[in-house]
Amino acid sequence: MTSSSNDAAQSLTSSVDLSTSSLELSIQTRIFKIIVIGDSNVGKTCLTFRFTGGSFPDKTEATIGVDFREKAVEIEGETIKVQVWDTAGQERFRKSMVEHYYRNVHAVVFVYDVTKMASFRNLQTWIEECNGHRVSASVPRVLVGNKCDLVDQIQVPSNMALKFADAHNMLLFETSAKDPRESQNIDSIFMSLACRLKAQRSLLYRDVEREDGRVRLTQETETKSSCPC
Ligand SMILES: Nc1nc2c(ncn2[C@@H]2O[C@H](COP(=O)(O)OP(=O)(O)OP(=O)(O)O)[C@@H](O)[C@H]2O)c(=O)[nH]1
Ligand SMILES: [Mg+2]
Repeated sequence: MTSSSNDAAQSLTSSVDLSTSSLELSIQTRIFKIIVIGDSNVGKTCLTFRFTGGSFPDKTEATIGVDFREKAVEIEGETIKVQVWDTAGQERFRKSMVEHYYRNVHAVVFVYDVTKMASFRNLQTWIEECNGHRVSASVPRVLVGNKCDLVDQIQVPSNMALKFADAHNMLLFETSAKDPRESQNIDSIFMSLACRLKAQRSLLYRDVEREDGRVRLTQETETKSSCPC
């Protein structure tokens, strides 16, 4: 082989090495899709903003379709990408997207506003929608009562929410996206889900499936040692 073909071969090898390692990296970073569901105005956008951006937005507008927010977290030495789907509460802004919300979802966060009893009563409808989209019972779900900073306006008593959460096998978090002292509590909503998912799911993606003509990867599930979170 001549020197120039040697060089060419070498550069080909290094480019192959490079793409292999970036491929390995992207395969190894697991992504957990968590959807946030509930009535309009309960604070879904503010909660997801607090978790991924650390702050309370000055101003929000009704979400149209979905907004994606991501945060890389480290659990037991593994970096995991938590992909939060901030969904629209208003029917007219969500109807064309509903199928996408629930497809391959790993965990669900149901949100109500502690100062609006109607948003708590409507949880039953949100749960029915979720079940109607074939979300497996093994997909972890949590319940979040938001706006606890509005102490004088609370309409949903904690014991009522707790009873509902127990009946649906969910953990209950009562919090405020607005109160900066609640920031850690909001982190723990998403971290508790990520820890449960890490414990449930294997690293390997396998079983290429075809759906609507598109190729999709599914995750293999396995029972692994439990996460300390
Ligand atoms: N006091 C108080 N206000 C909040 C809190 N969280 C959100 N808000 C306010 O509630 C309103 C609605 O918040 P959003 O986060 O936009 O509500 P959403 O659930 O995303 O609404 P949609 O996108 O329409 O589904 C905004 O005016 C926020 O400032 C909170 O913890 N406390
Ligand atoms: Mg929103």
